[in-house]
Amino acid sequence: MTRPIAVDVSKVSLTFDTADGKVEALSNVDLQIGGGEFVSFIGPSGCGKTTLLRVIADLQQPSSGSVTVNGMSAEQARLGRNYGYVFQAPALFPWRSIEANLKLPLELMGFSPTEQKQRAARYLDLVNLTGFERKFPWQLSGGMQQRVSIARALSFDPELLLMDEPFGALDEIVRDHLNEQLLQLWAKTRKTVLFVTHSIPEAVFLSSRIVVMSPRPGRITDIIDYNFPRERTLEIRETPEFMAIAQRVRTGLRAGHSYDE
Ligand SMILES: Nc1ncnc2c1ncn2[C@@H]1O[C@H](COP(=O)(O)OP(=O)(O)OP(=O)(O)O)[C@@H](O)[C@H]1O
Repeated sequence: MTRPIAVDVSKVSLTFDTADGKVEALSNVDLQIGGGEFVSFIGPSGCGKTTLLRVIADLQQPSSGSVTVNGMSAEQARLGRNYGYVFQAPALFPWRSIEANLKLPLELMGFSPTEQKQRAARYLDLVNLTGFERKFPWQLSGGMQQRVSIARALSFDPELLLMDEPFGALDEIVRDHLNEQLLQLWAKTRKTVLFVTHSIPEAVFLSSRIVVMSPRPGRITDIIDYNFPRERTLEIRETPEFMAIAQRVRTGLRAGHSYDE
């Protein structure tokens, strides 16, 4: 496969200096992600998944090692608006309408009012929320709010979509539905997606590759590459191929786990 490398993480380690001493969050992480891949990160709580995403997005400096994104430094990539970030909480401003929330990054980036309006309409349509422009966040369900924040992250057309447990706070039925919608979005937009989750089925369903991490200091213990069709439905979870990958993830997680908490 000759996909260009979108993200190249080379020998990244990160130690935080805290009042209680040093916390080694990442140890010698090496990872290459191809353009258009959907990569999930799974590992026990506190193993450094968020920290790794933040290092890739230039929100955190590694203690050693380097990151390049589309051939640029992470800082250049950030300044060039290569990242769209979606967090566990939708982080919408309650006093702004859905449309005004969506336009916020576009305003800050200096898009013209016409362009802001067009983009807001286009990306709301992409997440099936046309008609909700004038509503306020509290008038939408949690799943719908999260779709708004995905639309907002995509609205300036970043190369990379970084998602940190975006569906972790939602119930399973809504989560299933959003997983299907996210896959359709991925198929349509061809973005490179980096997705943090605690859920094995979610990781297996969504990804083209799964990165399994060990407890702190976060190291990569397994990388599982597989090739489900880009457009798939939840029924795929019943197939032997799906179950075999889920089992491999579970084994990887168990191998790195000490069960002392
Ligand atoms: N700014 C910081 N200062 C000090 N320690 C930090 C900081 N950010 C993270 N840590 C520590 O680094 C470790 C990794 O944290 P991180 O949030 O990356 O883990 P995670 O795998 O995303 O966890 P979770 O699954 O619970 O969200 C944790 O022990 C955390 O307490």
